[in-house]
Amino acid sequence: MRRHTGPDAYKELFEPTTIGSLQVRNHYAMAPMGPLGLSTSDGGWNQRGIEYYAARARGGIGMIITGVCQVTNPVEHVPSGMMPNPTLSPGNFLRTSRELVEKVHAYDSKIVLQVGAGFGRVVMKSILGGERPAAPSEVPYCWDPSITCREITRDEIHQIVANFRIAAGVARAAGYDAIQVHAVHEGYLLDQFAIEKMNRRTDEYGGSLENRLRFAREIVEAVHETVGDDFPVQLRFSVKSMMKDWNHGAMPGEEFQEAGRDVDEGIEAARLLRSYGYDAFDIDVGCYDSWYWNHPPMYQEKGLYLPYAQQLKEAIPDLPIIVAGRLDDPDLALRATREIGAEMVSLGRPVLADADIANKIGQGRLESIRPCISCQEGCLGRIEEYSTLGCAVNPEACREADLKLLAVPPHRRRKVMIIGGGVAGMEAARVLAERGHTPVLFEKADHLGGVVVAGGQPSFKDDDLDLVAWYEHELAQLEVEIHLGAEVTARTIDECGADELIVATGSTPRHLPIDFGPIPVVEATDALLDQEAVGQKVAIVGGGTTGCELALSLRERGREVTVVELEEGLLAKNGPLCAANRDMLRTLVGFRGTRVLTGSSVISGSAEGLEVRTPSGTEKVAADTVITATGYASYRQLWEAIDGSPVPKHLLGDARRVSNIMYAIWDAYEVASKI
Ligand SMILES: Cc1cc2nc3c(=O)[nH]c(=O)nc-3n(C[C@H](O)[C@H](O)[C@H](O)COP(=O)(O)O)c2cc1C
Ligand code: SF4
Repeated sequence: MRRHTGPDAYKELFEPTTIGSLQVRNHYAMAPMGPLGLSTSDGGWNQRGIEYYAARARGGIGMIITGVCQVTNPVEHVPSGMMPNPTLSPGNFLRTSRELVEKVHAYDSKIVLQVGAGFGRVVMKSILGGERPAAPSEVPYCWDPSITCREITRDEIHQIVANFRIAAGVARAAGYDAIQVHAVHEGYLLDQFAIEKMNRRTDEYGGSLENRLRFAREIVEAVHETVGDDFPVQLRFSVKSMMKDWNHGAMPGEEFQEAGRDVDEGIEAARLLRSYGYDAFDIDVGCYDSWYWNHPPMYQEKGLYLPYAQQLKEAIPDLPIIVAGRLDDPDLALRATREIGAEMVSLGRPVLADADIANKIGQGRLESIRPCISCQEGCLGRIEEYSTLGCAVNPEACREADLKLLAVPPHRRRKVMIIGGGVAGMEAARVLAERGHTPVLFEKADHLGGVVVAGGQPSFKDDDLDLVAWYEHELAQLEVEIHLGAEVTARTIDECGADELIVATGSTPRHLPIDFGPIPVVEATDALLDQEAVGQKVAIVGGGTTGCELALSLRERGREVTVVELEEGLLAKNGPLCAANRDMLRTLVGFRGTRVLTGSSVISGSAEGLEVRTPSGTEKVAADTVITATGYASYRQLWEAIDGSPVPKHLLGDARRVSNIMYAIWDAYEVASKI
């Protein structure tokens, strides 16, 4: 956030609040995020998990909600130890939880254990193996509709309810301040029971809304029976599903028929669930068939759940709610609390990106917040692969316990010359300076940021520009010597007299040997930087991330846009790692009115436009500008020129391997933290 505020601007967000029966020191909660890789093999919290949450409490969050801890095995052949599980070895969960709870309480923060009944038809493909997922009914498996789920039995339901009793007992004994049931939410197992389309049962768990909510009711009743009525039980709750059909969500602003739960049913469900004993609702919208709503990429608005929070609060004013969803801007948090009356605002990915975000907001230091860029590469994308949770822009997220920055003893301090001021070069300079080395940064352009500056031009990529601004701010605070407009030669390197060299010279665009005739051709990076200069009818050659984002941005500026892509689909290669981002971008391009020709190649160009070979013949594409977005190649000229230099050297970022912001930052952190 490139904004300065005084320390009092957001004072009211830091006043004490109450959520249900729980008193909290301020209005900031940490949203639950799947704690993959944060557990011991028998389902307790490992040291990484404990330090990860403690760091967020230390960073000013008033109430931590842990990521979901299942009380079942996701699928039988997978060892459950990948995620904490209070029922697998309750004694061990209790022991490790006590340490976690004590640390969080030391900062006067509360900690809520989120407990889930399992994934049902949305269990990750990476762990499914040959099993059939168990869902309320025989409905299509979310990630492969050719697989039909098996119907979960009544005995299995009763076993899950019994497991919640164990979990609640352990949670209370460990000192958690509440539990949160991961229930009518996001299309997980309990939500599949609640949504009519996914629940075709004819027993007491299917049919009427009351029947479909029976499973969630039995859980809250069992919890209260076990641990008493005074132990708060929150509910994760999606007000609306945003689902058009199996695997098809709605685009923002789209008129559509809701196939899951609409807002009216959401309000009715909230009334019932509250009467069953849930005392606070942690809300969002979406389900896995529309998962760019519950896991919003940068193409979604900030504060996207606020209109739904408002409708729920208007219908049930005394319902205590927590609301999440791209709320890192404290002005939006104020809107949530002041105008909508939300008791708490929760931050998920923004606290992965910056553990100290709440304190920084409280102190009015917005410019020092490391922004989440909603890329989902390091967090959700990693979870999809069943890897440890992390963050693209913060390599220390979830590694607080084992990756502390080590100060360098004075006799080992090095002068390190860094060539290239993109994110890789800037991250290397930041980490080296933090550790006590002396980095000197040289950048050919007259500004820092490299390709991220061009990539950040579309309106929905503002956070990328904030990331560059954050690096500039950090490097200034650390007094890093920076030379802009500096073309580095072998002589500059000699003159610098560095002990080590880092080369992070980035990449250059690839050019395909296509003859576009008389039509002006602009490279994607240049087009992004000067979108007003491109013509009215634009043909973009290349449907990767850059081509698709450029298409969206040019449509926003009223241009007629066609994307021509050789592969059979957009984003077929090198698209976003996280499928929620990929699916949304791919769908949004067509939805916003871009013509898309896939499996197609340009034959020739003339004054009228392009002739394109498509799978069904040839097509004319009217175009007064062609933009090439055909990928990038590592730029290593300097690296090769200094091959013989005896100075120890490292090749980083796109110059080593063209990839994404995450790998540029992670690689730089890894190398710079070991020099
Ligand atoms: C990596 C990741 C894991 C998540 N896991 C959970 C979870 O375990 N339980 C849950 O209720 N929500 C989960 N969510 C949803 C978040 O709680 C939150 O609603 C969402 O990320 C939007 O908020 P944000 O923009 O502040 O991140 C997860 C989100 C992410 C990014
Ligand atoms: S990986 Fe991307 S989306 Fe996830 S927290 Fe980090 S910056 Fe945000």
